Amino acid sequence: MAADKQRKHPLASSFKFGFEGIAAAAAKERNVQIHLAISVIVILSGFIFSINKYEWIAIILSIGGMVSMEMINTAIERTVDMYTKEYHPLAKQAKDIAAGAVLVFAIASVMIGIIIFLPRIFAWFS
Ligand SMILES: Nc1ncnc2c1ncn2[C@@H]1O[C@H](COP(=O)(O)OP(=O)(O)OP(=O)(O)O)[C@@H](O)[C@H]1O
Repeated sequence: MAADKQRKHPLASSFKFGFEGIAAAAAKERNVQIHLAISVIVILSGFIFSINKYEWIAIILSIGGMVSMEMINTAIERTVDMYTKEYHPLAKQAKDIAAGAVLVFAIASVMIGIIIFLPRIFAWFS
């Protein structure tokens, strides 16, 4: 019971841990950095092409989901590496399935980007 109480952190600490996680991923994970750079380009494109509020909602969900997915993938990689450095088929499955989840979301995000931006890019050049 006392140990249970000790483990509970105030809400502010949970936010702090979350921000520390974001900072660590942004500082150390190349894939997260790539997604953040792409996000900046997509947001700038949103302003340049004056996308509407529903398109912004789709873009915000895509960016938030993509970066979150990459961070969860990183967390799974770290957990597996902490558990074993030896080859293990389950370690491979865990990492590959997590990477697959990122890929599924990335494909969906690219499709959303194409639906929103491709007609505008064509209109720009025609
Ligand atoms: N302990 C392990 N046992 C079996 N296969 C592993 C193990 N660690 C990594 N792998 C496999 O080796 C490949 C490379 O994994 P690695 O951990 O280097 O990450 P990655 O997929 O290159 O991602 P990132 O570039 O984000 O680090 C993947 O197919 C992964 O499943």
